[in-house]
Amino acid sequence: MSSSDRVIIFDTTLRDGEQSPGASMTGEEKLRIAKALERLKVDVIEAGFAIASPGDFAAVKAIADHIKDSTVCSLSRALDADIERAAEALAGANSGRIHTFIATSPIHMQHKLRMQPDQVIEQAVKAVRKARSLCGDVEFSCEDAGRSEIDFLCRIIEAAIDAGARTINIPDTVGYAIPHQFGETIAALLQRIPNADKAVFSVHCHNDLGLAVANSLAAVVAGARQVECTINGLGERAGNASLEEIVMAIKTRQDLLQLHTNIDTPHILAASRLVSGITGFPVQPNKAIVGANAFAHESGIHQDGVLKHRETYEIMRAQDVGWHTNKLSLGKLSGRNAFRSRLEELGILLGAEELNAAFARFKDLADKKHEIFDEDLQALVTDTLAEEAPEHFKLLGMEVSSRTGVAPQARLSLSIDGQTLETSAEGSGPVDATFKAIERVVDSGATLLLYSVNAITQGTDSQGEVTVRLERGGRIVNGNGADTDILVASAKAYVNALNLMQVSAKANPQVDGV
Ligand SMILES: CC(=O)SCCNC(=O)CCNC(=O)[C@H](O)C(C)(C)COP(=O)(O)OP(=O)(O)OC[C@H]1O[C@@H](n2cnc3c(N)ncnc32)[C@H](O)[C@@H]1OP(=O)(O)O
Ligand SMILES: CC(C)C(=O)C(=O)O
Repeated sequence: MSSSDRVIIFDTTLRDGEQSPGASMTGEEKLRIAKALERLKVDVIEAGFAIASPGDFAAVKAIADHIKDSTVCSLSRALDADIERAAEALAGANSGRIHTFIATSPIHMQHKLRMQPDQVIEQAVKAVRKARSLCGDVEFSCEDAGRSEIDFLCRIIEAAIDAGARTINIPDTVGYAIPHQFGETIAALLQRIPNADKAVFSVHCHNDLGLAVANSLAAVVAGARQVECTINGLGERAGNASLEEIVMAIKTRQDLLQLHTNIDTPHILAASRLVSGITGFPVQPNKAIVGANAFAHESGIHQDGVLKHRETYEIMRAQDVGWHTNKLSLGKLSGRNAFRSRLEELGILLGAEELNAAFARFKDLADKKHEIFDEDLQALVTDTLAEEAPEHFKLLGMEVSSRTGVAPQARLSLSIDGQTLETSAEGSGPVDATFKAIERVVDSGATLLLYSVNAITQGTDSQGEVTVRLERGGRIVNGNGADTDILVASAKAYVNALNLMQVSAKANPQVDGV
């Protein structure tokens, strides 16, 4: 593809993104984000508005001094003082750009600037010339272009290009445009302005009607070749067009648009998380590309489709934007195929009847619980198997001594396949001593993953219910035991887990070869 098919990505997270109420960043945080943007291969980083404050000046300067692979830009009004401050901050940049702007809509010129249209053109030309005298790369923006008159836009843009602007930005400052109309405006400007070919046309869309990305894409289709956008769509009021959505739309619909960007898309998620962490603006779960649910499938019919052929319900690969993988979330809307597939990933292979029984339990549980985790599945299957668990190991009796300053000791009497055995051990606590005593004769090779105690009735004479989760060779079982003596409940739970491990091993020998 030729360079005319490339869309320049101009990121303004550090300038317009910071205009999100509550999203202000320190200089050090801005530099960290700038480095993430450079890694993402963003073409232009708008680092701030140098004249806004000493802190913003320092941030633009630090970014200009450190970033080598992206162009670093500072915003400035169409005023000499702003432009000089921007140039000063950008002095150390490998590649710097001054971005100067003035409003062009009747409402802004009359009520905000209190200037006549001809005065605005004059000031724009003066500003662009001034900027060009200090920097080879100058961008000019017609603020509120979305509500400006097209004849006036043509006049001011032609004059700005003649004065030396090499990028002309058409902002929809208040998010007023509608895609087809905005695309027609861009096409008309490109066609009517005689020197349009001397500049790259850019757009900068706000999201007040939720149309920032759609308007940006319509502009690109009409011939714009720079898009101004922000990570996570941050920005003044409802935000700006989101970088990740623009980039992935261009990449995913390359078949239709025949365009590309330079963005290294697998770094997108990391950049999104960094910006969210620094600004404290969480990413909504259903946000395209970077939301937690962007590659998660909840319903059985979709999960079945994705398992059979991923592209039935996915237009992008999760890995292409930085996710480790896509996700099939198990819940009440899941079907048997997704359930079986997840069990198989956990190394649990069930026959048809066992699968049906476990699936029925799963649906019951899913009615009560939003998301079912792997541990829930392990426990469900264990429950299914528990109904048929013969007692290889049985607790016959036990005695535990515990005295201050002396290591606790447990003595147990166990039956193993009908044979009675005595065992004892010391431990760091009475429960530890109990489990060590059992292992001294059983030697299961299992690892204890979880030990939890719950009171199932009230008061000091309550029944304690203990859960012991053991793992061996990828197989996980949950053993349960109840007693008014918590140590007896613990020993029963451990012995129960060992029995379940035996049943589970017989049902699925391929997991650990037992
Ligand atoms: C569409 C956008 O997002 S534009 C970027 C918006 N971002 C910001 O404003 C953040 C940084 N801003 C600031 O720190 C301050 O507003 C400053 C330093 C730029 C200016 O502060 P102040 O000098 O105190 O002016 P204040 O903000 O109150 O008013 C803006 C002035 O700039 C003028 N102005 C606005 N845009 C422009 C422009 N593009 N070119 C020249 N003058 C402009 C206004 O008419 C107003 O002038 P007035 O004081 O003569 O009435
Ligand atoms: C300064 C310009 C580009 C802007 O931020 C806007 O118009 O929204």
